[in-house]
Amino acid sequence: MTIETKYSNIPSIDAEMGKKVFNYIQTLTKPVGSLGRLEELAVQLGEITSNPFPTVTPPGILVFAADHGVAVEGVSAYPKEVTAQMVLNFLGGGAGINVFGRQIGAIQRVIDIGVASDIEEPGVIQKKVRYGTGNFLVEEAMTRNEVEQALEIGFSQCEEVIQEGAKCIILGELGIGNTTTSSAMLAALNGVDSVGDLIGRGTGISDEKLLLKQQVIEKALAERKPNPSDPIDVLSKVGGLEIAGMAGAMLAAAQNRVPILVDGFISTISALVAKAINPAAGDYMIVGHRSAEPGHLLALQLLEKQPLIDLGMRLGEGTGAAVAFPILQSATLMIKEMATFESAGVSSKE
Ligand SMILES: O=C(O)c1ccc[n+]([C@@H]2O[C@H](COP(=O)([O-])O)[C@@H](O)[C@H]2O)c1
Ligand SMILES: Cc1cc2nc[nH]c2cc1C
Repeated sequence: MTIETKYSNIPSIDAEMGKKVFNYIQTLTKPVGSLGRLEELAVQLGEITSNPFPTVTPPGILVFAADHGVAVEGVSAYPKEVTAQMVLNFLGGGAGINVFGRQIGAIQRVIDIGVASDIEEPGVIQKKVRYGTGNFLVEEAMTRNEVEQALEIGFSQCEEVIQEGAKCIILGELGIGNTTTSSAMLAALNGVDSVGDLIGRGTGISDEKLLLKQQVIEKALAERKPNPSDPIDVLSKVGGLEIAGMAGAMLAAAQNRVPILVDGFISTISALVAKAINPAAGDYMIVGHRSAEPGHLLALQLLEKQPLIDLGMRLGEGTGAAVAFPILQSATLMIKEMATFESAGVSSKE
């Protein structure tokens, strides 16, 4: 079975329900259109969930952790051990995403889909496909089969969280080096071989490392030659296990009519992969925030989405989406709790 067939089961969004929600919003006690983008979000949530009074609580946050072979080239500001250390920090509840996840009452899980060391701690979901990817400067990051395994893990992890009751899915990641991987993937998906505009400082690299990052990616693209029209080829040649896992999870959310709140740069690359596998997945996505990583702008243009907030954040883990989540909640509460002109006895427009 091809990947496209395996993930072909995404229903069309419910345009009729969107119209119903739109018409209902016109009856609420406010000047027409005065809640701006919240009104558009409410309509989109109606279309996604096929529910006239959609809900997004509780949200589910899945954080996928994996290492990147390319990190040995010195393209990150931090050592690669940080990936595993941050998984432990997450388990202790001290990562940024734990804080914002608690704030929004989220179901939270962390999945080891490819960390380069063994994590014995209870609490981590052990789904390691391999001990980190290969260094794509000198070899393919992983096999097609490993990409397919990672997609499937993401898919089933997301289905489990939906079974637990999650009504909106936030995907986060931990992976030292993954802005290099994401920039390489973005260039590959976009069919370009120079990456000056697509790279950034990730965790905060120096000018010298930034130049090295550009050279590493451009050389890797020339050597690996990923096929822009085959997302599995792009993932296997220059991709990451957590990026594949998040893409699989997004396909599951779309298949189950659950809205996806996309996070930053890395998460948006997963969104592009999910959309390349099944274009219908894009209709289930809302982008939470704009990351400070420069390549996010092009990634958002390719995804054809406008982020909800722009706070200069670049942490990853799903934090930007978690911080934006209350905006989605406001859109649903607007429909659920606002009075209508009729119920409140307010005169409507002349
Ligand atoms: O999500 C983003 O937009 C984002 C932007 C910059 C950095 N990050 C996080 O920082 C790590 C990758 O940065 P780097 O410099 O190691 O490639 C990885 O763990 C990401 O979660 C995340
Ligand atoms: C400390 C730290 C936390 C992170 N969370 C996501 N990426 C990260 C990278 C670093 C370096």
